[in-house]
Amino acid sequence: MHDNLGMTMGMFIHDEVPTDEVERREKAVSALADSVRDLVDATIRTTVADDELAAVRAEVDGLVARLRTAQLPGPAGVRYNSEGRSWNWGNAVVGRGNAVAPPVDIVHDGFGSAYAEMTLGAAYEGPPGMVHGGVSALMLDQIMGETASGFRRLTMTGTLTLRYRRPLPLGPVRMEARIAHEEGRKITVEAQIGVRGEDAAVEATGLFLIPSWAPLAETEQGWSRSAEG
Ligand SMILES: CCCCCCCCCC(=O)SCCNC(=O)CCNC(=O)[C@H](O)C(C)(C)COP(=O)(O)OP(=O)(O)OC[C@H]1O[C@@H](n2cnc3c(N)ncnc32)[C@H](O)[C@@H]1OP(=O)(O)O
Repeated sequence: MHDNLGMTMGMFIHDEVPTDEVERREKAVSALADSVRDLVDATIRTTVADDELAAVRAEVDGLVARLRTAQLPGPAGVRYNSEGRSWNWGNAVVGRGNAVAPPVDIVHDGFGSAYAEMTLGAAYEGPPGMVHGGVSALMLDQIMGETASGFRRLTMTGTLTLRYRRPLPLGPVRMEARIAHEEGRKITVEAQIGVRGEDAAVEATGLFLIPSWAPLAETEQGWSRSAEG
């Protein structure tokens, strides 16, 4: 097996957990991540006294120690069961268990087209009161990658070109992506992110590649997922 293939396909882990159990666990993990996200926002914005900060820190350290008593050996990866349910709770954008992720719910309205609406708060600040340019790129890369892949094939970002047209204020945002062109292993996706109903703040064009070492055809059911919508 090609090294890259081993590494990448290795992230798709067959985990024969029944779907109802995945869903129960997902709810529990999401609820904790929501609270941790709230903790991040509260940490950024708190003005409590230093001794209170130290006391809160001690409690947080205690909670971390409890979670560390049972851990995966590495990152969460993408898991799937033979019922076709997949879950990627660690993903930086859509990961339900990742407090660093907003998280984003991407809606696939047919193959080759997707949109998402989410709120980017204080944790995503770049210029004062504005979304960090790298965060916009991160959000766009995810929706564009998912659009290129449609959960039917493995695609990787080859080149991502961004045009920052106007600052994007923190708060509710919308992004959209669609496949513009496809030729062989190359898929061109266009996307944008901005305040809903206003002109785009950032426009993106990306070239996504089905890697030479990946199967060209639709991947075996398991790590793939049917396009939603
Ligand atoms: C499944 C669930 C969906 C999940 C969505 C997740 C969204 C997140 C998306 C990501 O963040 S992916 C992570 C960031 N990207 C990477 O880590 C990719 C790292 N690069 C690679 O693995 C390889 O370089 C790559 C797969 C992109 C290309 O390797 P290949 O061996 O397939 O390319 P090859 O050398 O065969 O070149 C094929 C063609 O593509 C062109 N090409 C290769 N790399 C390119 C590139 N980077 N940009 C533009 N064009 C590129 C190359 O010139 C050539 O053009 P021609 O056919 O016209 O000669």
